[in-house]
Amino acid sequence: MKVLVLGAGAIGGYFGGRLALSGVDVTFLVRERRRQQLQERGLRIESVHGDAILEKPQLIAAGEEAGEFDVILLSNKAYHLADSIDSIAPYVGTQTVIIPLLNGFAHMEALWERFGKERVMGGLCYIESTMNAQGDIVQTSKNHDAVFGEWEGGESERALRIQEAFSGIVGKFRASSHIQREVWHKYLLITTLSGVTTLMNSSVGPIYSTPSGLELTWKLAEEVALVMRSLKAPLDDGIVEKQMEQFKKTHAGMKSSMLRDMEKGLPVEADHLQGYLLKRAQELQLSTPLLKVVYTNLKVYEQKREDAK
Ligand SMILES: NC(=O)C1=CN([C@@H]2O[C@H](COP(=O)(O)OP(=O)(O)OC[C@H]3O[C@@H](n4cnc5c(N)ncnc54)[C@H](OP(=O)(O)O)[C@@H]3O)[C@@H](O)[C@H]2O)C=CC1
Ligand SMILES: CC(C)(CO)C(=O)C(=O)O
Repeated sequence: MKVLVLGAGAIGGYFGGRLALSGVDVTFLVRERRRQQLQERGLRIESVHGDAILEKPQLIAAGEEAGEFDVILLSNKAYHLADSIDSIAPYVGTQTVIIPLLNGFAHMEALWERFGKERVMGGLCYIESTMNAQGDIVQTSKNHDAVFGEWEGGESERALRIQEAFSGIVGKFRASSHIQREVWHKYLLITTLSGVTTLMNSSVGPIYSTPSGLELTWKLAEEVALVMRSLKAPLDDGIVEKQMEQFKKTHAGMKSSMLRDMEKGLPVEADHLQGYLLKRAQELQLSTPLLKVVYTNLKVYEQKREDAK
């Protein structure tokens, strides 16, 4: 199975690297600076599940000849989506399956519009991963699970084939019969988690250790769930309670990738995650004051980045 991974960053580098090391035929579609880095150092993974080096990753840049791929994993940030879509287009054939691993939902609409619903599966991942200054992937907690499946639900022969081909990985690729639900659950979790960690500039421990921190997190999750339910997202009953129980058990030092990006002064996915939902809430005339505070905090951060340029 021929696999293209767009981006070799925190999640693309991790999952793509693990897949290549398990024997899958993986090519990374990267930009010039990243290509040079990977050619010089190889793809290095530092992980709680064991370090690994892929000495010579197969690399291409956009536009280079490589034929069509069976599977394309998208691992860019949302603010690079338009360019990423253009970059993968030449490698998409009639049988290609595109699996986006981004947080959020809005990218699905853009992918459907460009490639058609049939070629795009739903996808997501649970992993805490970042890139260090040398471009190595640093993965720091227990989860390293990717999930994918047919958007309209149910099992499919092609999803099971991919699961089988990816089964040798350190980590997990799981085919889901309810990917819509799983994507929205993850979107709920990340909107809340990235929201409170960036607002309070803190890993989760100090947040859940103060009563008002926990209460505020809970209220934010309820606002987000209200918007999602109003959009007819298929959320489980009791999902907020369940996620809050998990939140309280998360290791204290856990940070969202958005907070890690903020700490490095990098762009954030504010419009894609919180902004998308706030806009829908306003259209639906729903009151979501905490979501608005979280989003405003992110926009202020973005403005300060602009001003500093
Ligand atoms: N990090 C984490 O722990 C988790 C992240 N996520 C989600 O996964 C997605 C990716 O995040 P993450 O891996 O952290 O992001 P990173 O910024 O670490 O990696 C994204 C990579 O995509 C590359 N890229 C962007 N556009 C292109 C393009 N047109 N062609 C080639 N490469 C491109 C970037 O390349 P370049 O270096 O050239 O800019 C970068 O290396 C986000 O939606 C995030 O919310 C989900 C779960 C956990
Ligand atoms: C919360 C977490 C780490 C779960 O995978 C995540 O998706 C992120 O920080 O982007």
